[in-house]
Amino acid sequence: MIEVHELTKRYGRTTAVNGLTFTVRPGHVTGFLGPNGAGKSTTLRMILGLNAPTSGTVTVGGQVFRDRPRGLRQVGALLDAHDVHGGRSAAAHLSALAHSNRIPAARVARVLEEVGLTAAARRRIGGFSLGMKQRLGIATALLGDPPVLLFDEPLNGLDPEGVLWVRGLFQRLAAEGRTVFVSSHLMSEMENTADHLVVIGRGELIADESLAAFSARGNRLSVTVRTPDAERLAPLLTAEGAAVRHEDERTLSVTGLPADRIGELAFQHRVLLQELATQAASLERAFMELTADRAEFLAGDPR
Ligand SMILES: Nc1ncnc2c1ncn2[C@@H]1O[C@H](COP(=O)(O)OP(=O)(O)OP(=O)(O)O)[C@@H](O)[C@H]1O
Repeated sequence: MIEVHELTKRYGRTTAVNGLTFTVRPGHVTGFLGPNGAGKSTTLRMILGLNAPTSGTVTVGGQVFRDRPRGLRQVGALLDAHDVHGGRSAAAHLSALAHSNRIPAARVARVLEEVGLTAAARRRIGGFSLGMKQRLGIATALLGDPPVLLFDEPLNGLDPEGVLWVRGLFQRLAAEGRTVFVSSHLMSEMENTADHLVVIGRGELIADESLAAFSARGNRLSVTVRTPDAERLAPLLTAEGAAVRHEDERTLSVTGLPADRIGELAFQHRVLLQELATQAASLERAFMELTADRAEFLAGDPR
């Protein structure tokens, strides 16, 4: 478990993190979301003991990480995929880390295989693409087989196949009972990756809830409903408080009611549904709306 309590970090007059309190639990993939400059990297660095908080505390498994020996066995982290010695091979890089962390050498081949870099094990890291460096960073995080894993923007630079692979890997790690904490500034990236979200803006907590609860927030999600009985269904939905727009004679765009309630109503009134889909883009919208006034750097912002 990662426990962040009243955590604050100031750099001169900039408050990067402001009184953050949240808990990241094992057995879940928790997304750490916020616009650029929200304070995600600063928070991750404090969790790892790389930055000292101005005030507040952060513990991993009940202890301050800095005070623990054998770091990679307790917490595996990918903070910056470029932060590796380009002159070394992937295998040499991992072997050195295994040695200094007293991790069995056999883990090196194991994690290289896990991330699909076996064939590139002897190549210089300097020649790696960003996607390959991300894979190496993930291998590094996995090296000590730790119960807690932190990843800062791990999907950057990965191709679609790589993104799918990472999602599967994170879900498996969580299913094994580990704590998986993954940052991103894009809601769309977290949609199919995380099942719980911690959302911050300008260093402050905005939401700490399940992905489902987050997406149901604000009733602003729009649900597309296709039915040959649109004329009959529309007033039923309106009577429940929904706003209904007719896209065409068979398609309704519904806001203010979740898809499962729309399905129930249709079922009760024997209305045939041919499509019932929550618009993925509306999750992104919920995120934008929640974080809009807390975005550090907005497009066109004169600062
Ligand atoms: N070493 C530092 N010195 C001064 N200011 C800093 C330092 N590190 C971060 N900041 C400031 O703290 C704020 C939070 O930055 P941080 O990198 O933690 O945000 P982030 O959410 O990770 O953003 P991004 O998505 O862009 O990576 C920003 O205003 C940033 O400029």
